[in-house]
Amino acid sequence: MAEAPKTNNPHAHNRFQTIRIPDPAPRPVKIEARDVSVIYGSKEAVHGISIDIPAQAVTAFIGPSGCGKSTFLRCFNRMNDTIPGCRVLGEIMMDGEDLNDHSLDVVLLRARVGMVFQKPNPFPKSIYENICYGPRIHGLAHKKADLDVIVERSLVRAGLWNEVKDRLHEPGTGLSGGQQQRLCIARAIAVEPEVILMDEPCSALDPIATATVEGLIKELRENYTIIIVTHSMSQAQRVSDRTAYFHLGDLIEEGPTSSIFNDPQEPRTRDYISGVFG
Ligand SMILES: Nc1ncnc2c1ncn2[C@@H]1O[C@H](COP(=O)(O)OP(=O)(O)OP(=O)(O)O)[C@@H](O)[C@H]1O
Repeated sequence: MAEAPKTNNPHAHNRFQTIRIPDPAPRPVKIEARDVSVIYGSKEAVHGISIDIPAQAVTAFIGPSGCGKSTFLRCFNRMNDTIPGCRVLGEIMMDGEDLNDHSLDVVLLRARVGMVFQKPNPFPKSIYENICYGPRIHGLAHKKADLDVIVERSLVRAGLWNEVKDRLHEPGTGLSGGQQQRLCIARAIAVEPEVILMDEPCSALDPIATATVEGLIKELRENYTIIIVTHSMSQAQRVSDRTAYFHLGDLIEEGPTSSIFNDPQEPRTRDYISGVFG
């Protein structure tokens, strides 16, 4: 049964009703996505998805390769704008503000909604400069003393301070992969974002570095709204509060992570988490 479109997205032709399992205690909502479709040229990759993203919690997007997880994730900070021929329809509201509004400053939006990518991508600059670049261009601080405070605070929050405090002026690219990824997280939080998007942030890391980053994600949820795309179902279970299961561009089922993994309602969710396909 199709859900009635709530926006003017003519592509919101949901082929069935997403199964939604509420949290036992309701959480405040940070982002509301309604009837969001993403089209590359003439190919629709995401079909009229609606979901509420809870504040100060971790939401995991899971599903087989090519089901649209990353494409949908990029809608939350308008990164799809950078892809020629890509169109986003529907509505995404963050704290009541329309993120697709043409008058919105996307540079500011990307500071409010930071992103950590699959492959750590520090700037070819010092550890110190990696962190203070954002605060400087966004006018959060200019004086060295203020920047020093931001650099230390961000590296402490990212769990990296003790490892790098004596080498702040060495290149960020000289760190290990796991340290580089924590540097990228520190860089994202240096501009005081509200939301952090993580697109398979541990896929290039070894198990020890992965455990460190996962511990960090759990701590960061106290202050930030986090959305993580992951291929690791054990990672989704370890770090997330809610999980959304995608299949061929549709959102099949979303709910508390324990419900999705222990008592999935939809056969496709059940098959995926039990490893029938992926
Ligand atoms: N820049 C692009 N141009 C055209 N098509 C794209 C582009 N990026 C993604 N797609 C297509 O959109 C669909 C969804 O891709 P997306 O990368 O969002 O899936 P995903 O679930 O994140 O996959 P994976 O888990 O493999 O990263 C796929 O069919 C993909 O080929």
